[in-house]
Amino acid sequence: MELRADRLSVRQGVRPVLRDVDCTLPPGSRVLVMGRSGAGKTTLFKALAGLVAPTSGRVLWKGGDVAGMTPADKRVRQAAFGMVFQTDALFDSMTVRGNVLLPLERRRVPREEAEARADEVLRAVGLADAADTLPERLSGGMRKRAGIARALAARPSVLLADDPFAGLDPGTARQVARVLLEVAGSGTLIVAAPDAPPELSLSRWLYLREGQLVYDGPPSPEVETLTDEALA
Ligand SMILES: Nc1ncnc2c1ncn2[C@@H]1O[C@H](COP(=O)(O)OP(=O)(O)OP(=O)(O)O)[C@@H](O)[C@H]1O
Repeated sequence: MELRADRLSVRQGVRPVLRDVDCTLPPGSRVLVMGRSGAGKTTLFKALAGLVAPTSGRVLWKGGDVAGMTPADKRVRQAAFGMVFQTDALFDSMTVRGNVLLPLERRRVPREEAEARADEVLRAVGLADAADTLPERLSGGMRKRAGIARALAARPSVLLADDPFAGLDPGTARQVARVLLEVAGSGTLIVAAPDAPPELSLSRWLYLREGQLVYDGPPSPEVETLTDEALA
């Protein structure tokens, strides 16, 4: 199930945020999207997930243009994407399990199956014991893992994690990295971060500079050490 950006451009008002981004991500891709704050990483994620419409260009999923999909196909597509947001976006009034169940309820997964799945993902991220806790009582790392569990409960084929290590100490970041790799399984994993996280090695690097994709290739220390000017 290939995901492709084809001359993808997104504007916010008059400001170009993504400019002619081309990339093809085969199933099972392990991708790190790097770039400075404001380079367009989150917008790229949202566009790939179908949450932001391209101003021009296309996002193709299994060869089909997302823009031309019927509402029913759009729902199927949406279900194939899981997003771990920069801020964990958990509802503080619900328990951790309640938060994880929410997307499953929205997808009308039968209650018994939904509960079994929620317990399974909470075990996978090491939060089985915190299932009945309110998110406000969790540490930052636990909240992050709860956000991953929620994204995973719907069994996405593409998992997008936006800056999942921000604010975590190295030990917790390593734990979150291990969980991301383990639970992404054979699906595609795309992680955004300002720099290459030492905790997580991903086989393909994309580097965004002011909305343009200026590097797409294997991990290379040069990408990190080059200044933005040198990458131009
Ligand atoms: N809804 C919006 N309305 C207006 N401007 C926006 C909107 N979303 C993003 N932008 C602008 O687009 C640019 C890219 O933002 P984006 O969040 O994609 O960058 P980023 O690389 O993820 O940055 P960060 O690492 O700080 O999250 C920024 O200048 C931002 O201000």
